[in-house]
Amino acid sequence: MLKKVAAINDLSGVGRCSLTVAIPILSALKVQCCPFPTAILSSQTDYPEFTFLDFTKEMDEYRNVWKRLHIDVDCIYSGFLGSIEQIEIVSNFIKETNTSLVVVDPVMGDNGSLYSTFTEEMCYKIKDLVKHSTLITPNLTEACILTKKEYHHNYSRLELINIAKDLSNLGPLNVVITGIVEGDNILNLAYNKSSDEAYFTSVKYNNRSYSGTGDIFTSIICGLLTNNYDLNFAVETATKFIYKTINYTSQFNTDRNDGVMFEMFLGDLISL
Ligand SMILES: Nc1ncnc2c1ncn2[C@@H]1O[C@H](COP(=O)(O)OP(=O)(O)O)[C@@H](O)[C@H]1O
Ligand SMILES: Cc1ncc(COP(=O)(O)O)c(C=O)c1O
Repeated sequence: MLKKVAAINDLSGVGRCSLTVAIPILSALKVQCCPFPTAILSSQTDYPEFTFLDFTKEMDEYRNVWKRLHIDVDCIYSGFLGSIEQIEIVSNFIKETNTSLVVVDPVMGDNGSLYSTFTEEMCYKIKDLVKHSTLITPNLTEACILTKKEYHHNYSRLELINIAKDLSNLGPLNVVITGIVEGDNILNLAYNKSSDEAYFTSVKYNNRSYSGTGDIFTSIICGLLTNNYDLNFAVETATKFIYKTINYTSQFNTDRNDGVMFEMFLGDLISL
C-alpha cells in the first residue's frame, strides 16, 4: 500500500508552485498525494494578473467528508495559507489527526520582509501550527521572524544552528532552514532535535530566484520522509534536484514566474 499525504496548498494554473508541483513530485516519490486546496488561481500571485477563488468556506466540509470516509493520511503537509481562518482549520486538522509526520512550510515572507498579505496576527497563529508539527522548512526570513532575530546573511554556521535549535524549541523535532546565502553558495541547514545533529548542504548560487523552488524543496523532503528516508538524505536530494533544474532552466530566457522545468528531471525521483 502506498502512503497518503494530505497536501494543503493552493492550486495555481501556471507558475509551477504549491499543488502544481506537490502533486507530481509526491507521485514520483511513490506516495499518494491527496490535495486539500486552499484557493484556486489562474496564475500565481507574482504574475501581473491572476484570478483568485478562496476555498476557505469549503475546507471544513472537505475535511468532514474525509472523516466520514475514514480517510487516514500518513502525513499532513501544509504550505501557503491565506487567512487566520485557514490557519485555524489546518491547526484543527493536525490536532485531530493521528499521524506521526506533520510537515509545515511556514510561508510568511522572503528577503527579510513579510508578504503583504501576512499580518502579525497570522504570524502568531502560524506559531500554533509550528508547535504541532514534526518538521518545518522556513526560509531564512521566516526562521528570523519566528525566532525574533534580525534578518541578514552574515550569521555564522554556529549562529544558524542556534536559530534552528530555537525553532525546534517551538515544537518540531526536525527543522530545515532554506535559502541561506554563504559567499557564492546557497545552503540548507537540517537540524534534528533528538540527536542534536546539524547538517549543511551547499551548492553554487547563480543569484537567480524562480517561483516555487521552496515548494519543490519541501515536497521532496515530505515525500522521502513519508517513505521513511533519513532527513539528511532528503535534504541532500532536494538540494541537488533543485540545483539541477535551475541550471537547466537558466539556459533559456524564461520568466522567473514560470518556475523551473522540474518535469525534465522527475525521472531522478522516480528511480529513488
Ligand atoms: N539559484 C539557486 N541555485 C541553487 N539552488 C537554489 C537556487 N534558488 C533556490 N535554490 C534551492 O531551493 C531551496 C528553496 O529556495 P528558497 O528560495 O529558500 O525557498 P522559498 O521559496 O521558500 O523562499 C533553497 O534552499 C536552495 O536549496
Ligand atoms: C499563490 C502563490 N503565489 C505565488 C507563489 C510563488 O511564490 P515564490 O515566488 O516566493 O516561490 C506561490 C508559491 O507557493 C503561491 O502559492
